[in-house]
Amino acid sequence: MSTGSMKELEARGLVLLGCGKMGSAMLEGWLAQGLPAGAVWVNDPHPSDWLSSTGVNLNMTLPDSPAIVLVAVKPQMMADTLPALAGFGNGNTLFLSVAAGTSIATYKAMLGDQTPIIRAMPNTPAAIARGITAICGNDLATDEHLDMAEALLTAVGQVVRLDGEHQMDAVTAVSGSGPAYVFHLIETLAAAGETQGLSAGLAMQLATATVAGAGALAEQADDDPAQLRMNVTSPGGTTAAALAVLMNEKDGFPALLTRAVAAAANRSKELANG
Ligand SMILES: NC(=O)C1=CN([C@@H]2O[C@H](COP(=O)(O)OP(=O)(O)OC[C@H]3O[C@@H](n4cnc5c(N)ncnc54)[C@H](OP(=O)(O)O)[C@@H]3O)[C@@H](O)[C@H]2O)C=CC1
Ligand SMILES: O=C(O)[C@@H]1CCC=N1
Repeated sequence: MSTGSMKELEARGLVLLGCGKMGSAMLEGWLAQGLPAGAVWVNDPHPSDWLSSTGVNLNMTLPDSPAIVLVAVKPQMMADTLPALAGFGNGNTLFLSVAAGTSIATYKAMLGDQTPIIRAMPNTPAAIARGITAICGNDLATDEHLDMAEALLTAVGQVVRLDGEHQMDAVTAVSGSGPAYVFHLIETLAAAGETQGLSAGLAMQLATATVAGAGALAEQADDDPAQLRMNVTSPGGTTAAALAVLMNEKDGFPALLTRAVAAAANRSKELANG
């Protein structure tokens, strides 16, 4: 994190509303990157053992003017939880939300129309600083606010700035939910290995290392994923036999994943419409 952003967070405080799977993943990353636990206030009714052990200010009186309030409760909890923090609205506290499908307009209505708001869509590899987060802000979110949010989120992985909020449903469906698709790929590849006679442990080790290695290669190689796929595929060989199934136009992977991503994007839109 840049020294300026870190200093401001340390001086004014970071409030984390909701510290479940996503809040914990990010907090774990920030603490590992050197954000002092004393600069963090967490509101969460049932803190995990891990959270209690971190030394953050847990369910305590909040600072007067935190630099950032990070909203990481479920979209369905917003109406119950946000009013308690509305006093920080219309001021110089930046509201940074990671909630899927909760629009900037919704925050504006609940916090006041002079509130700087940034929507962010992170993902859980943030816990090991390998996340990717997309951000976009309202017209009150200044360059300094965006820089501070980016500095905070860069500590847990890559950050991309969106052209506008209209891209958020698609982003949520690709990278926000995406780790779950990849974990399911690992599960199903391992299960398929078991069907071929491998032990559960060996099949899982092979599947996990293959997905991790292929992901790292895709990131580091000069070749694009299509070329990397072809590099594995010998004419008339084993990979070609598998890809004939997976790349089947009608019921193969592309059709399936297109449907899955569309379902996630549609759900994101539904959440936004209440
Ligand atoms: N998980 C993911 O991969 C991603 C999630 N997100 C977004 O992050 C947000 C959180 O999701 P996720 O972490 O998965 O969900 P979780 O349910 O794991 O986390 C939500 C947390 O909020 C707590 N909470 C409930 N009520 C309150 C309250 N009144 N005040 C403060 N905290 C409260 C919950 O406590 P309790 O469990 O005790 O009710 C829980 O610890 C969602 O909006 C989601 O859209 C975004 C990107 C990725
Ligand atoms: O499933 C969800 O709604 C959240 C948003 C993206 C990942 N998890």
